[in-house]
Amino acid sequence: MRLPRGLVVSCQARADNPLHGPQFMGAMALAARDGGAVGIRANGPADIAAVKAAGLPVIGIHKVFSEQYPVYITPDFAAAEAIVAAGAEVVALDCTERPRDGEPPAVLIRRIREELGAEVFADISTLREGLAAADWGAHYVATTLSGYTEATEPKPEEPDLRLLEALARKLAVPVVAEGRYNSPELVRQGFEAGAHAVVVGTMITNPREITRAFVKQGVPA
Ligand SMILES: CC(=O)N[C@H](C=O)[C@@H](O)[C@H](O)[C@H](O)COP(=O)(O)O
Repeated sequence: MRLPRGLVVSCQARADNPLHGPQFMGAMALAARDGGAVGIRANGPADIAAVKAAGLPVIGIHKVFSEQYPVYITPDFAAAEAIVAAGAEVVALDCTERPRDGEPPAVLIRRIREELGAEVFADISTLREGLAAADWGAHYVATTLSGYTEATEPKPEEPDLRLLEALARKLAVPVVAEGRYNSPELVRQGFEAGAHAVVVGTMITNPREITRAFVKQGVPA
């Protein structure tokens, strides 16, 4: 198992974010490492190559958006291949039941394991999807997409601790908590509910959203 138990920091910034770019994400990864993170999640070959400098295991994703299909997290084998070439030891991909172009998750999981020699991290939104992904050979199952699929909308403020707990009870593979773990207390609850690792993004690496939260909750109207 390449991903140790502990906190994983997701270092991602889209094109509209002032911190977009490998230079910033590389620095975020170093800061996360110095703060005690055991792994980094990053998007796209350029950012993945940059975050490798922190020397931690990298969960790589490759977001590819399509007009026709809702699946965008590492939607096909070519996307997985590109991020492994950039240095990701673990490939995360959408393993929801949503419609998609090309090969289904069962085939992608097998090919990533066999042809790329990487570990597979299944981003799911429901218990059924999580059980299926583990059956197909995923090394980790994560709650990343709970709240972001038709089956699980509307998105709550809180993380989906119930799904995490149910997965941890049923699965032999490590279960990872991801999505809206916005405070140390919620991270603690994630581990208590059975998580092997907890992934935190926005509240550590997105100063724009952190500022928004301070303004929304702390500044008088
Ligand atoms: C749904 C989706 O596309 N989630 C993405 C997956 O990589 C990221 O945008 C999230 O920031 C990440 O999952 C961490 O979650 P949070 O930022 O809530 O700590």
